[in-house]
Amino acid sequence: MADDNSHTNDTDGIGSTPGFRTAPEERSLTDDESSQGLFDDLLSGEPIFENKEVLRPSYTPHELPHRSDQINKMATILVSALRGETPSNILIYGKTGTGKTASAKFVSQELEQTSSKYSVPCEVEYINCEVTDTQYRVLAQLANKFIEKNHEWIDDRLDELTDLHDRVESIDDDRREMDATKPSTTEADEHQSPQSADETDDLDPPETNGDDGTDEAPSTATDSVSEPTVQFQEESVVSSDGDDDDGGVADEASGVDESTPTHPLADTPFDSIDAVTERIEELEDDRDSFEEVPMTGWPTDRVYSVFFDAVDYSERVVVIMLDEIDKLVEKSGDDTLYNLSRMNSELENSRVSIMGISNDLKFTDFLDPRVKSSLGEEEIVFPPYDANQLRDILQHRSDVAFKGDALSPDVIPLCAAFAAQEHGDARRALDLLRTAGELAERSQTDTIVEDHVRQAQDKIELDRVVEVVRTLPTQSKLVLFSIIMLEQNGVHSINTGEVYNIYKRLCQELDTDVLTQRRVTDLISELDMLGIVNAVVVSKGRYGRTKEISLSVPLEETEVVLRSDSRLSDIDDVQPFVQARFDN
Ligand SMILES: Nc1ncnc2c1ncn2[C@@H]1O[C@H](COP(=O)(O)OP(=O)(O)OP(=O)(O)O)[C@@H](O)[C@H]1O
Repeated sequence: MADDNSHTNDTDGIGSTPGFRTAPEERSLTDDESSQGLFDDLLSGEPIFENKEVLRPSYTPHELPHRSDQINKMATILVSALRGETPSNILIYGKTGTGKTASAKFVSQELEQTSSKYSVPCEVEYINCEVTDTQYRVLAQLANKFIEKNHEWIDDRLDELTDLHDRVESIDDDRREMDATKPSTTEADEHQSPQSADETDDLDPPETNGDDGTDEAPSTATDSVSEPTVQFQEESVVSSDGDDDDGGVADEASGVDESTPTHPLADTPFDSIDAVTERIEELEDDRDSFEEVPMTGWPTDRVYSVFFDAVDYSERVVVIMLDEIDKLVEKSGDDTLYNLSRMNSELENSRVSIMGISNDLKFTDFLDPRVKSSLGEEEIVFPPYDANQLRDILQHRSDVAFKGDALSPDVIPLCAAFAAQEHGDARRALDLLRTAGELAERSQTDTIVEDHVRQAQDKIELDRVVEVVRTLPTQSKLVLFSIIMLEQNGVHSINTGEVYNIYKRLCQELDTDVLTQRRVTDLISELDMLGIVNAVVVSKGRYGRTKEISLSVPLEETEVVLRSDSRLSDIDDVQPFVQARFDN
């Protein structure tokens, strides 16, 4: 790297390779010649998008049409957090893409902004339980979040207190210097103010912070050195601190010299520099006591207790937002929810409220009745969008996403209609619109037309199939492969027995366990539910009933995806015996 620079900067060329001595003009000429124009054609097309990001799932819209009822209901419940009360727990239900997460995040942002506006400590913690799906991980993530917040809070206080300490110290130094140079003045002053000394004797020491300020609770947002909970009168500081050695403010603030600026400790909960030092040490100890939780390895009750202490370190209302909460319950039961929901009875300073989001309406059936009733104190349902609502949503986004006349008039209605058929999924509608735009961009046209939407629909469907097939368990892949082989060999209306025969041979070929026919029948039903095969039960009269199976996805593409699994890539060898079987 350094060498390259030395070459290019080497004006006299000594010691440089000739190739590096190209003059700038020459260099650009060379670059132009070497470029194949790979990107030029693409760049030259008039871009369709103004801002593609607003169509991506990661974008949180500022406006959520057709969700004002749900948003208002959430806000009505959560407003108690701003009054320092515990909001009821909320369960949010609705099918995928109905705006649950977007609405909940929108409300949380508003809540946090209002809380900082009014200096009410209120925080929302978001956890995606699809990713964080065990009690340990949920608690560890929460614990570390609050430890981080506590550290930040402590660091801010330490900065303020250290600064205060330094200022007091420098004033004390000045005062000592003055004492040293003018001893008689001080003496005279002391005699001059007997009255103030009497007065100060009568004044109580600061009530709320004791004599050292150590119980200055770290608890409220207003609780800082700059905004103390206890307002000190200068005189009271004077009176409570007659001792010369402690560096207090008595002499300083005694009002002898009217031109003396306000002492730094005035208007703070501290009556002496020692009290400040003590508080600094205390905060440093607190800081050290918060040990970050590792992502594995501790007993869960230890993680819980660290989380508990970290949350309870200061007075605040915490809303824990558990998105995809059903995944957490499915993976690791309801222990997490049980522990979180009973926390409030033990917390001293803080309050915790849970907001669960799920697209599985039935997951509460698996909950302990106590957890179920506590969690479902308030329930908010997000119904699917209809085509008109989806149209509004798309219209809002497309105004920002696309260039002026990039959309032909039938595009948004068509995207909305397709997505409305898919259980009113706004995510699907936005995906369709974005993909249609990308396809139009790729074909270098200026306008997105209906055909782009239809192509986008096919592409998204294929992408979905690819993703579903790719992530199937191996046994299901083998069952699917058997069906594909039968179809490839011209067998239609395939029955379970035929699938099972091929499946067994594939298992032998690949040296894997062979499941029972009953289990294979279940796997076929699962593939049916995923929309990969179509299995209909038909009556064969006195021969009973049988399943007729056919493939619902494109054969070749699906086979390619299956073969991309290294275990299934050599299945070619099986082909002859499939043929042989049909000859029977
Ligand atoms: N009313 C709306 N206005 C604008 N955009 C919306 C609206 N509802 C949903 N969306 C958008 O649709 C997409 C999906 O929404 P969201 O993630 O909130 O759905 P969800 O109900 O939480 O789905 P899932 O259960 O799959 O997580 C997001 O990009 C979101 O911004």
